[in-house]
Amino acid sequence: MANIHVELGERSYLIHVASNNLQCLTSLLPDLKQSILVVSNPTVSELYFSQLRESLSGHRVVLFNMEDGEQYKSLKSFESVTNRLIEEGFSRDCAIIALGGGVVGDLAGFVAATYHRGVDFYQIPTTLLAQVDSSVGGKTAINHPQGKNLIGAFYQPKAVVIDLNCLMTLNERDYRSGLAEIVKYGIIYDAEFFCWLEKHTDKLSQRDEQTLQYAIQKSCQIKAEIVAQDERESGIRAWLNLGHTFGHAIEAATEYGTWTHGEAVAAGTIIASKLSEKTQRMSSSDFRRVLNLLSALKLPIKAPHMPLANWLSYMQRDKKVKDNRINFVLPVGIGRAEVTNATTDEEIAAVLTECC
Ligand SMILES: NC(=O)c1ccc[n+]([C@@H]2O[C@H](COP(=O)([O-])OP(=O)(O)OC[C@H]3O[C@@H](n4cnc5c(N)ncnc54)[C@H](O)[C@@H]3O)[C@@H](O)[C@H]2O)c1
Ligand SMILES: O=C(O)C(=O)C[C@@H](O)[C@H](O)[C@H](O)COP(=O)(O)O
Ligand SMILES: [Zn+2]
Repeated sequence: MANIHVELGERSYLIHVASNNLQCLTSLLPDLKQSILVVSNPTVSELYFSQLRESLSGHRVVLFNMEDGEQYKSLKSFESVTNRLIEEGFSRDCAIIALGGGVVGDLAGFVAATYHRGVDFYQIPTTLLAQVDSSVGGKTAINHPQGKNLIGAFYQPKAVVIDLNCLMTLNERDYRSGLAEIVKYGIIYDAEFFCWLEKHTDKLSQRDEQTLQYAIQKSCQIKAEIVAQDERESGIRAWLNLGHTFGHAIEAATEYGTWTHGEAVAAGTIIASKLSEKTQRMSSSDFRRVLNLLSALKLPIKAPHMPLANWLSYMQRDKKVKDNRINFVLPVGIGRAEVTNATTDEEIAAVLTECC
């Protein structure tokens, strides 16, 4: 059992990481309100809702199942969850729990941020990606057909409860998608962790419990450290967006759900690393290490073909755009990154030709 502290003054909270945490919710969440809306989807609630309800037997627990899929991280789902809260008579004195992957977490968090101008919010992430990334740091959002996460709020959870057992029911593709965001932490922040990942690809693929426990704790620690320095992304937090400017363009262009978020981030990370290699920020041998690690984890290393104009038009809607210029997060070697707009359309076109 490990606790990671996210230091944000009065918005500070703990990330609890262990197997069987779903059975210990009342002791892990002593301040949990009496009335709770659990937002989940049919796939996840079928597997885990009864454990959760048992664990919270003294509370009024209402389940809202949204539809399963990235395309449902939408304004329509936002409206349906809000309608349910109103129909059930939930007041400000309630809590919302997200039980699911990043889609459920982002959507439920945005509802929590806005319902009665903000109610208590808890994350119980059930995918690897949500356990290492989306449940931590308070970015909540819904998608728009024109771009990913275009509508949202920074809204921190009161706590994050990670139960490693949930990962055993995840399908192969969604499991591997989470590995892409884990690799991201090594590239942007921790060269030693990157080496550790290189040495543990087999154990990670086998979902070895101890290996997973370490990878999840380390990822959460890195994210907590970055978020504590820059909660609202005015500086270093943008590094967590490595691969996302390209990745989000892939997800939006393929109408959400064809590529998983993690797959799009993996392909986007290769493009960003190629751009770093081309602009002498990363050596060719470090580029090969990034490529080899993502390939060893069976993540896509080629992005889909699309005309340059389409790439640019999606990327123009990235939240890091300033003064009409796209800002890219580029790795500087392995272990550090920087944000730059000093790239030309010719350089972008050249790397896209190589990486698609
Ligand atoms: N807020 C953030 O900081 C942040 C960070 C990274 C990603 N995200 C967002 O997260 C989303 C991607 O999250 P995701 O990869 O978890 O996808 P997801 O939420 O769509 O989950 C993937 C699939 O796994 C299923 N599932 C979930 N838990 C399961 C379990 N334990 N066993 C079996 N099946 C299970 C889901 O029903 C779904 O079909 C994207 O929308 C992305 O933008 C947000
Ligand atoms: O927490 C962050 O900050 C991140 O950027 C984490 C990303 O993995 C995540 O996909 C995030 O939702 C992207 O944010 P956005 O601001 O580009 O929508
Ligand atoms: Zn991401």
